[in-house]
Amino acid sequence: MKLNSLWPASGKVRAGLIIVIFFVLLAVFGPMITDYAPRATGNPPLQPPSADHWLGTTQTGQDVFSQFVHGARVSLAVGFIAGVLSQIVSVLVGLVGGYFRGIADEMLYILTAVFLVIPAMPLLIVLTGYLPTRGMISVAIVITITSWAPAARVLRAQTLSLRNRDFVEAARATGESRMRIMFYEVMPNALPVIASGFLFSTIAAILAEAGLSFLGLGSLTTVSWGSMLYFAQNNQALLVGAWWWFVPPGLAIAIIGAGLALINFGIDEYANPRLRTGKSRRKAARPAGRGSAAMSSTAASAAAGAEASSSSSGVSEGSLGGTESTETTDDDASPPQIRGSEVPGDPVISVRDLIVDYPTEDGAVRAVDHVSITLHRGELLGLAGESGSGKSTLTNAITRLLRNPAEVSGGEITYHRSTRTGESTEVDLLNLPAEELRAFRWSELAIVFQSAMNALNPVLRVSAQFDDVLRVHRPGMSAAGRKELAQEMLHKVGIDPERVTAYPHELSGGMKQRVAIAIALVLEPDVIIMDEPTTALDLLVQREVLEQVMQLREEYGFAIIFTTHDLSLLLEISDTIAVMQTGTLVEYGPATDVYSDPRHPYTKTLLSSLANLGARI
Ligand SMILES: Nc1ncnc2c1ncn2[C@@H]1O[C@H](COP(=O)(O)OP(=O)(O)OP(=O)(O)O)[C@@H](O)[C@H]1O
Repeated sequence: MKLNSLWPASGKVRAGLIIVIFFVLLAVFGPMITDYAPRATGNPPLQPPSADHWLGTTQTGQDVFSQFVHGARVSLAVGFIAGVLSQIVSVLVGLVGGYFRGIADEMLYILTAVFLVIPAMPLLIVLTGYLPTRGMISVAIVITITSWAPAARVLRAQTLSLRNRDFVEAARATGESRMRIMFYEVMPNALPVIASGFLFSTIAAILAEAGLSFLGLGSLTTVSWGSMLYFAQNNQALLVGAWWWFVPPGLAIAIIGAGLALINFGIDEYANPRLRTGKSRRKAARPAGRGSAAMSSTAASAAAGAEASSSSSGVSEGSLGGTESTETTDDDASPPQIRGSEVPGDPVISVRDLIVDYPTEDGAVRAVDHVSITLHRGELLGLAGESGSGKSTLTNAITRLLRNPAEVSGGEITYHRSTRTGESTEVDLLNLPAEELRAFRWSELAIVFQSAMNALNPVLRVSAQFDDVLRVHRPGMSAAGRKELAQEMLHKVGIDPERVTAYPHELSGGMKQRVAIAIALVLEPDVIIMDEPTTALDLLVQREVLEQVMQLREEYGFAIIFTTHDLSLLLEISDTIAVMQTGTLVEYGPATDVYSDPRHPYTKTLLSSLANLGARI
């Protein structure tokens, strides 16, 4: 059963595997079944295939079958070693350059470009000429030097696109080290590229070894398919009609190349869990737990998510966008309407006079302009404002996840840490050293990103995504303990704990968002930043998820900064509302006051446009 599920569904891949396995078995066991040593002479020369000599003999009476099977060992080994070495170099160069950027990337990119423009075969010939020995390993190393660059370039491009994906951002936020992010988060997503690079490097290496030997540059004392072709050519096997001498190695090189190319078709199927068939698909289709009613096939849920996202953002952005064009000039002149906070409880985060700029060629863009807010323990602070008003920049400053070239030009952000004795110590978040920041994020402040579809790593099971957080913050916890905690958290957010082994694509949009919330909650933080956590969900699922968040807030008592364009939603769920416009806080106060007595013209326009739309306020 297990073997069955491993066996690929695609006929092409099966054919490729059969070919490669056949040659590997031949290389391993072939030399054991032949009676002749590959270089032993003394048999009748130039004999065609017979019962004694299955593939005939050479001009000096050597057994061609024996040479063929011994040659298979050398050719396959050179191909495999060069394939592995070349991928190691490509992965290091491509991943490191693409992930770290900067000077390291520039240097590595120049190096890659140089190796890309030098023709491989002439370089191979020149380098081989300088080899002190021409053994298998030396030839494999030379082939590696000439073949790593194309795969490194592709990997760099892939890494550049992956490094900005939400799940990598989420991994950074959870405090994972750079090495772990590179090799555990980014690299598995680049596996199809790496595996395919390995297969093609192996083919290229087998061909290169044959080419070098054929030109007399390989090790002529070692029997390989290439050296067989070299001696056949030198002894004019074609002219004397000794086809059995050159056809087997020539054909074998072509067939093994085709076999490896065929396997390449199946790489995506194995590297990308979405494309896997069989057991995991059936599991995905099994109804389970709360929220399963909303579960549909991957494609359908992705389409629904996209639709929901476009329609919801369409309405709210449209309404906000409309107000922006008519009211901006007047609003700019209106003073901010900041009311005293009536939220009970101690402050947990205070932002004072925060200024964040993005330096650009045309001068700095002030994305957050002298903003001051206070979040209290257990409070839900709704942050609203049109697109580009600075909401994400403000929350990213609080989480210290500002992206280049953002600069904090002024102000302070304080986290009020409650000690065991019930007292509070102040932590200057903007100056928190990297190590302390890693410990602070997730255990004291967690984040639920805008779209869980992107915030969850698509190639890791749900359990592994919990592990990412727990390994960093609870290093002493056993694997069984981590799994148990993950299951408990899934249960808390209304998901069947059995789904801990599911991949993200096997969950509906709502379930993925619940998983993201469960991961945010796993260390019981004081604060959770939710950046439009329900935008991509349809209204029904959005409501279910929000109700769950509210219940959990009751249970755990964490405070939330909830960012959205949807002011009507904020009015319903928030204790306090902050409205931003072009980087400034234009209205701030208890949600009921903001609703019943909006003072800033911009908020008034927003509320009246909501009323015109018949929103539920
Ligand atoms: N990398 C950048 N370089 C220059 N300006 C930037 C950069 N990132 C953001 N900005 C500017 O900063 C301002 C605030 O952007 P921000 O993303 O914080 O807004 P937002 O309210 O979160 O928008 P949205 O709701 O669409 O996510 C905008 O004017 C934006 O153009």
